[in-house]
Amino acid sequence: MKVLSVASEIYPLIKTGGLADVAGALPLALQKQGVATRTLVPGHPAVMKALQAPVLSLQYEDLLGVRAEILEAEVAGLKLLVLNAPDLFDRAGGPYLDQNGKDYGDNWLRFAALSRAGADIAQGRLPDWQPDLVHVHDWQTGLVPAYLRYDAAPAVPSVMTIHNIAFQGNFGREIFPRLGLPPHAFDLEGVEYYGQVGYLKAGIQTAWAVSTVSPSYAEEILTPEFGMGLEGLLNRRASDLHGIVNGIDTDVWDPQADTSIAKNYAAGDLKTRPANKRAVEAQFGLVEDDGPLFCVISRLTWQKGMDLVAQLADDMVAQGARLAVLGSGDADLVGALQAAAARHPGRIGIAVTYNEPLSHLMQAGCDAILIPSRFEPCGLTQLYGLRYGCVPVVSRTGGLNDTVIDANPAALAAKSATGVSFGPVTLDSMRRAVRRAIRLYHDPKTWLQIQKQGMKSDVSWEKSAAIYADLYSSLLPKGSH
Ligand SMILES: Nc1ncnc2c1ncn2[C@@H]1O[C@H](COP(=O)(O)OP(=O)(O)O[C@H]2O[C@H](CO)[C@@H](O)[C@H](O)[C@H]2O)[C@@H](O)[C@H]1O
Repeated sequence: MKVLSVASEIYPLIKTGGLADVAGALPLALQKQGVATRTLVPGHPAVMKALQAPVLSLQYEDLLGVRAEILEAEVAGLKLLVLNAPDLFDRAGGPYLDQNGKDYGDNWLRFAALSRAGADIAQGRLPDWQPDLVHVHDWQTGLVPAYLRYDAAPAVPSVMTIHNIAFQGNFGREIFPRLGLPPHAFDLEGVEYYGQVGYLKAGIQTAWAVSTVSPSYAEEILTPEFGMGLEGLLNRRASDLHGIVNGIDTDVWDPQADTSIAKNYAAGDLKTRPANKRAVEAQFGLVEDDGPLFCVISRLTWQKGMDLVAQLADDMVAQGARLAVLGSGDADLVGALQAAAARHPGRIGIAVTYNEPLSHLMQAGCDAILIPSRFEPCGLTQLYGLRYGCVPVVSRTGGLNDTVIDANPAALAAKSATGVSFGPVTLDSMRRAVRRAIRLYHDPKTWLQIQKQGMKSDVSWEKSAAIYADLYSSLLPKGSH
């Protein structure tokens, strides 16, 4: 089976969050299921720089008004199709934001062009490759199934995956005439969303199947609390909605072979793990001690519950814990966490940056990772934590709920516990969870058991890749694959 995946970022070339990890890892896992994926990504500068001997496979004089080309190349085992359109993607800022952190004013055009190219490739515009199905990710690619719906071309099956429903890609209706869609597409049954053009809405409306990245979150988004306005449409599509939990690339995230950490170790033998703790302490200017070291590796946003971390910091220090924070995001939350670090030199350290190798070292060296998200479609950092023996302390929501087994008395007795979870997402309930984690830490036998059980969890892509492959097959004409 041949699948075209379309994504706005992909690990290891360009990453702002978990979407890139999934876009980079899923194709490799699908290979083992007999699915050959090619991934269409924008020609961001970091992507263009990584291409070696790219092959030109399609040229556009006019792709929604810009000159563009599709280049084919293989990078890190991934077969890429790169939309090289310098007017749209050769920018000094990030994939979505300029150097001042503001959305590019033409994001609607940048990702409509990506989607138009995706639809073209799905319909066989490349000289030598015709996919059976197209799989698109998040709002940036939501117009792909819409173009496929409204084009006068043979139907191509499509899957739309929601990684974060909070980002919907809604734009003023004045852009509609420039998208190259027929007038009747501006409709409740098409791309129209409360009088605007909604890219994510369009994808959910028009894709053959919709998925999100955990079973719990697939249920949650049917409710007003989590659906963020899209719950009505999602309920109408409930029979086509699938919750498939993310895996992680267990080769990239392997404490036995990771070159970004101070000392490698295996699940069966954690004796050398503390060398990584020393390295984290040094990196964050923390005092060396054997008390519990918590970490945060996250976008610093309200979604991720970072206001709660800032509020709990004093209590954590009073309980003898230390905290290392790696992340960037909302200025007020960054400020609150920096203030906490300033109040507790040597006990709390913060690095306001994006640093992939440091994130590996922290998973290898910290005792526990704090993830108090208010909503979490899947979450990857708890999966990395499980794999590295960095015990996840998580809110009971979305994928966090599906992947972490709380150390309650029954789970401890059954030796099945892999972390600590709490709900509702309030300061009080988080405080209780963190104190519980600290108590467990001071019972070394139990703590080691939790770490080892976590490290035994299957966080690989294997099971979920098989579920995606089944979903793809179910959309293809019977007997074709
Ligand atoms: N400062 C920093 N330095 C280095 N690395 C950093 C970092 N800040 C974050 N990261 C990394 O970025 C990734 C974040 O992934 P998450 O799944 O936690 O959240 P995100 O909200 O981006 O993803 C959305 O999509 C993913 C994928 O489906 C879902 O799991 C998730 O729930 C959903 O919100 C992780 O690999 C993490 O290690």
